[in-house]
Amino acid sequence: MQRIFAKTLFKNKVVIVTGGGTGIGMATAKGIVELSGKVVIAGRDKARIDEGVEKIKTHCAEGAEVLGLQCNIRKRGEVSNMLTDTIDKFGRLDGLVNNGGGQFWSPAENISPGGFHAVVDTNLKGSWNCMQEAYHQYMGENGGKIVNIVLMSEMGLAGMSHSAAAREAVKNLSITLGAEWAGNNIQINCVAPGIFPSETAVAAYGEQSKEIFDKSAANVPKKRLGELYEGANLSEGTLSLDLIPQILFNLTDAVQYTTGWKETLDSRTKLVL
Ligand SMILES: CCCCCCCCC/C=C/C(=O)SCCNC(=O)CCNC(=O)[C@H](O)C(C)(C)COP(=O)(O)OP(=O)(O)OC[C@H]1O[C@@H](n2cnc3c(N)ncnc32)[C@H](O)[C@@H]1OP(=O)(O)O
Ligand SMILES: NC(=O)C1=CN([C@@H]2O[C@H](COP(=O)(O)OP(=O)(O)OC[C@H]3O[C@@H](n4cnc5c(N)ncnc54)[C@H](OP(=O)(O)O)[C@@H]3O)[C@@H](O)[C@H]2O)C=CC1
Repeated sequence: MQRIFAKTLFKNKVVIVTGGGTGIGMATAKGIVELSGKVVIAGRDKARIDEGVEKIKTHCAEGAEVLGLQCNIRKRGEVSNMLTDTIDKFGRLDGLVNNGGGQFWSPAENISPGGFHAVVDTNLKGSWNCMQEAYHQYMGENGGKIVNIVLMSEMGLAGMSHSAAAREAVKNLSITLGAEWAGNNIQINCVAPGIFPSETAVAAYGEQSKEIFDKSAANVPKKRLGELYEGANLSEGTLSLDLIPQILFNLTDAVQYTTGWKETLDSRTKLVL
């Protein structure tokens, strides 16, 4: 697939992609490596991560530098080790993609206390853990780019009350930390990928999958869902997963300045400082 970016876009850049062993994270990691970046993929299941490392190495040009780490983003100690191991190995950290996360589908009334806690802990606290550790261990001194993968849930998301609440909190956290850390040259953006029937996403919803993904296709103007293949034909309106890496290193500034964040950032940064 002919990518639309220069092959050396991420030369000498190091990016952590949580949940990078599968689905959207894997596609993002491949995009970064194909554009000459070094990538760290992390997840709870080490065997799946090791498999992911091999997939990325096989897929990309030889010499791809990929590090696979076991990390449950809900556990602060494991997140701290993920950052330490990354910096020990590569000596820097340019980007963090908080892709690791997810949820189960359930009517709100049926969600147990443990279920609500697990989903919020994963998506909100997990993203927080990774951002704060990245700040403390590298980005606070050196700057960096953070992309948080969220849901299109600003109008709520029936069946996903726990995850929608957590993701909206992540969006708000991204704005606050974007203002507080602007002075450290850290840019934070969120990407809501729309619906991608990735293998693991489909598996996550079991027999409900067909209904969930078919129904959501009906709500999409193009009447079809995004596909997780190597890049995408932008003219067909499918999200190219290239956008996530690109936002990491280029569009971010444009997004902030076009959305008037500049003024907000300045005013809030002054306030915070
Ligand atoms: C109209 C169209 C619009 C279209 C709109 C379509 C929206 C789709 C878009 C989004 C798609 C995606 O995100 S795709 C991403 C798919 N991938 C994932 O979700 C993977 C990550 N998710 C997970 O690992 C799990 O879901 C999660 C619960 C978050 C964490 O897993 P854990 O192993 O930590 O959880 P466990 O220890 O097993 O359980 C913790 C608690 O959660 C409860 N729990 C776990 N799974 C449960 C389940 N399926 N149903 C009920 N409860 C569950 C358990 O009972 C426990 O509660 P107690 O018993 O009370 O203790
Ligand atoms: N597919 C879709 O339609 C959409 C997906 N998203 C979001 O995009 C992200 C990727 O989803 P997708 O690729 O589709 O599905 P996947 O299930 O493949 O991705 C989830 C990834 O996150 C990892 N993960 C889950 N919980 C943790 C944890 N506690 N610590 C570390 N890693 C964790 C999983 O690895 P492991 O189990 O090994 O930990 C897995 O690799 C998710 O956050 C998802 O919610 C958002 C909107 C739509």
